[in-house]
Amino acid sequence: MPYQFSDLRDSCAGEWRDYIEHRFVQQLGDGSLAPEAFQHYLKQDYLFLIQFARAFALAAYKSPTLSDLRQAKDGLQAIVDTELGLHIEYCREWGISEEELANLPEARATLAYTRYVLDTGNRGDLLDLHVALSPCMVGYGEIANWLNSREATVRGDANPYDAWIAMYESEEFQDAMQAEIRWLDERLADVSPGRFEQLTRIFRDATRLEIDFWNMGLTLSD
Ligand SMILES: Cc1ncc(C[n+]2csc(CCO)c2C)c(N)n1
Repeated sequence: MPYQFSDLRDSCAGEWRDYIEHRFVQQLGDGSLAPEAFQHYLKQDYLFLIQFARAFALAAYKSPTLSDLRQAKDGLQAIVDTELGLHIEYCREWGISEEELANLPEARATLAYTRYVLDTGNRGDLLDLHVALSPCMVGYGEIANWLNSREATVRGDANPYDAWIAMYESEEFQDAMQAEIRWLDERLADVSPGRFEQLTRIFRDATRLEIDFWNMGLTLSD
C-alpha cells in the first residue's frame, strides 16, 4: 500500500487530536477564551508568519522542478503581500499597533517551532520541509471544520473570535489545504517504510510544537 498524508496523521493520532482539539481552540470556539490569551497568540503569530515566509523561501531554494518553485514562490508571495497585511489589520482591531508588532520579542515557543521547521528544511529535502509545514498548512483548516462540527461552538457576533474561524473555513483556505494534501499524497506514494518512519518523526515533532504554541497563548508565556 502506498503511503498517504492520512498515514502521517494516524502515526501520531494522540498528538494530532491534542493539537486540533486543544483547550485554546475549544475556548476560541465557544467564545470563552481570555482576550489577553488571544492577543498574546496574535502577536506571536505575526512573528510566526514572518518565519514561515522564510520557510517558503527555503522551499523555493529546495525545489527540484519549476512547478515546485512556482508553488513555493506563490506561498511566499501570499504571506508577504497579503497575509501579513491582513494580520496587521486584524491585530489593530484587537488593539495591537503595528509599532508594537515591530518591537516584539519572540516567545520561546515561537522560536522553537519556526526554527525547527527551518532546520528540518535545511537538513533535508523538499519533502522533509513540506512534512514539517503540514501541521500548520492542514491543521488550521481541520480545526475550523472541527469547530463547525461541535455543538458548543458559537458563530456570529456572539463570538468575538468568529472572524478567526471564518478565515480558516473559507473556500480559499480549504482549497489550499487540499492542494497541500494532494502534493504530499503524490510524494508519499513513492517512499520506503524507512523513509516514512523518518517523516513521521518530523510530523510528530511539528505537531507537538503546534500544541506548545497553543499552550503559550493560554499561559501567556514568553
Ligand atoms: C502557529 C500557527 N500555525 C499555523 C497557522 C496557519 N498558517 C500560518 S502560515 C500558513 C500558510 C500560508 O497561509 C498557515 C496555514 C498559524 N497562523 N499559526
